[in-house]
Amino acid sequence: MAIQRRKVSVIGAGFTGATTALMVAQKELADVVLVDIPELENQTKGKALDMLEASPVQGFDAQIIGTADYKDTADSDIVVITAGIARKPGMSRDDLVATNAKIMKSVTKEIVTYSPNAIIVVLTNPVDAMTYAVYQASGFPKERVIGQSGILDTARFRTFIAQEVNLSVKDITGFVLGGHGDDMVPLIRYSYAGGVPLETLVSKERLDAIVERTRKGGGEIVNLLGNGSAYYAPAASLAEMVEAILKDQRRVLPAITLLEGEYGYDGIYLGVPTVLGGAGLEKIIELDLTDEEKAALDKSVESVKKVMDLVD
Ligand SMILES: NC(=O)c1ccc[n+]([C@@H]2O[C@H](COP(=O)([O-])OP(=O)(O)OC[C@H]3O[C@@H](n4cnc5c(N)ncnc54)[C@H](O)[C@@H]3O)[C@@H](O)[C@H]2O)c1
Ligand SMILES: O=C(O)C[C@H](O)C(=O)O
Repeated sequence: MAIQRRKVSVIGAGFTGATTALMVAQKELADVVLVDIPELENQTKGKALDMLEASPVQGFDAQIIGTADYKDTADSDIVVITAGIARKPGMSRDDLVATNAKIMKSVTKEIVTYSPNAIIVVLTNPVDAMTYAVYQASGFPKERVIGQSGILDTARFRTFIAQEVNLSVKDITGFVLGGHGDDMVPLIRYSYAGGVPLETLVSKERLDAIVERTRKGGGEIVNLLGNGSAYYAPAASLAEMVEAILKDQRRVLPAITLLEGEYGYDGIYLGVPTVLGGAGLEKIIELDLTDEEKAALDKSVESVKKVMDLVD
């Protein structure tokens, strides 16, 4: 009898989608279905088969298939959406809104048809507004439609801090609030190295520079790559969310979620600290903010709202 495993479908088999599929399988979190458009069906099948053929070498048990047929995604536990266009040098994430909003609508229709009980995790940019678009198109409760940005933004911050203080990345913790744009809000007051407040270890001048680099972290990679955007760290971030949900870990992780009064905002999808577990979004964590932090968050919210209005 075939082993019954959990099922994760990844929509979009490009850089982020393919890398996420491989990471989810390598961690043996679930069987993976990788989906792309019919014109790319053979390439998608080829990528999936190539990944599967790595499994005996690396010793992981997971099925991976590539397809353009949503029937193959039926009854997924989680569907990750990476479908859509990525920005190129000189573009902002918001420039992608018109094209990607249409794609969100069409892929969400298929997801709802074949996996009505799935938890959807959105990566496609501009991700706050795209998560909102998927929420609207799906009719799912907000607990089952979340987006990824904060794990990635925090990972960038933790990487730069670890380099600065020459300590293990494992011991650096941080919080990044707000939209996934250049005015995101890294919260230094809530950031530590092994429990020691960062403000006592790093000068204000260097912290400011690291915050600025974190805010522009996506653009730094876009400019280096020249023809696409980051995918290893984004895929690792998605895999961490998938793991927290499938294993019902109740991890404290940042996620893009619908705020209904939290932090003083209503009806907006925004990155905040959450508890992720078997139900998807289990809880939103509200942090006390200083006036300065709240003003920075207000600015980020204004930017997100403008893009959400375009989706409406
Ligand atoms: N939120 C984040 O932190 C974050 C991080 C990295 C990338 N992104 C975003 O993720 C998206 C994907 O990035 P990428 O690097 O994988 O791009 P990519 O171009 O490598 O892959 C996108 C894939 O989506 C496919 N696609 C397009 N329309 C589709 C549809 N209707 N159905 C199924 N598949 C479809 C394309 O054929 C392509 O293979 C971009 O919008 C990018 O900006 C977000
Ligand atoms: O920067 C991008 O366009 C991709 C992604 O949002 C990132 O932060 O790497």
